[in-house]
Amino acid sequence: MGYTYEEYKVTADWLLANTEHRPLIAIICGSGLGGLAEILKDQKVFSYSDIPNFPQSTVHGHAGRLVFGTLKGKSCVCMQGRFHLYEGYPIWKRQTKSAGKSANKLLTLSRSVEFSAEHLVTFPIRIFRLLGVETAIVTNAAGGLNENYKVGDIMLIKDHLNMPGFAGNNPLVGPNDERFGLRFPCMSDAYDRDLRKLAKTVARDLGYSDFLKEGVYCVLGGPSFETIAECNMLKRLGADAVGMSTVHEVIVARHCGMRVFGLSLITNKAVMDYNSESKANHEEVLQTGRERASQLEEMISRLVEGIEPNNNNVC
Ligand SMILES: O=P(O)(O)O[C@H]1O[C@H](CO)[C@@H](O)[C@H]1O
Ligand SMILES: Nc1nc2[nH]cnc2c(=O)[nH]1
Repeated sequence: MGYTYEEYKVTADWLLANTEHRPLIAIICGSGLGGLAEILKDQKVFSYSDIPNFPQSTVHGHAGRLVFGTLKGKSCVCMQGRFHLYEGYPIWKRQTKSAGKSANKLLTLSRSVEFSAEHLVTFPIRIFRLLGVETAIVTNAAGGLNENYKVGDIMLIKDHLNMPGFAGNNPLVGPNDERFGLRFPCMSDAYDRDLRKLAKTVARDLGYSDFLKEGVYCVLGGPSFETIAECNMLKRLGADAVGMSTVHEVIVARHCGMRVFGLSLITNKAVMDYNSESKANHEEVLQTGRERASQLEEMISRLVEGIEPNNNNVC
């Protein structure tokens, strides 16, 4: 990773000095799902552009605000806008001497979008860890590959396929800082089984079982949507849904000992058939998010209500 522990601390300490909230749960909102942040009470809101070193959101449907507040009495922080590889943010970067030495220099650079390549896709996750966050709830909009999935289904993520990772693009590339986590973190338990079980109970109680699924999320680099051949290949490889985010955040969150719960809103059906007239598009993605917003808000609220403190187990 490109930043030193001390540089991450500059941002975390700035946030701790500017809010009284001490969140234990972080919620990352996917495309068009930023409304989730609105359910937090006693809000303290920061625009990303006002937070030292924070990357800037560039994608429609990602507002670029960090919202602190309480949900069902629990202190939370919510990212209204995440960062994607295709925005030009690196997933890892070589640690240069200057990056390692001068937090002040970084602070200056971060004020300009020209230096966006200085930021990492997963930068906020380690900030959350330094704020004391124990559990990450990661949401995304995804294309459904599984033929049983319908638009509007909510898929609990039980596992992932890290396609950029196969080519060496893993957010943990570079020197490992043991203060964050192990050199070789385990990923076979990335998506917490107890939280998935809780989510299934919550969904059943809310009457959502008809549109609740559980499956494997596959990340690609984007920004182009998949070809028909790519969709068919991903399905054969065992993916149920495809998107351009989440996995890097999950890897970094697990590395630093957070418990992770992930869900995908199936916003569109991946095009698998050469006779189909369907075309994936971002407007449909955002529209499906708007249509499922209230159910997602209800589900996340109940889930947060049921979350017990983390025992910080990493293998
Ligand atoms: O993964 P999130 O941020 O929800 O967004 C998804 O939706 C966008 C495409 O419409 C891509 O950014 C894809 O990753
Ligand atoms: N890669 C990818 N990302 C998405 N995000 C929402 N839908 C899709 C999709 O079909 N493909």
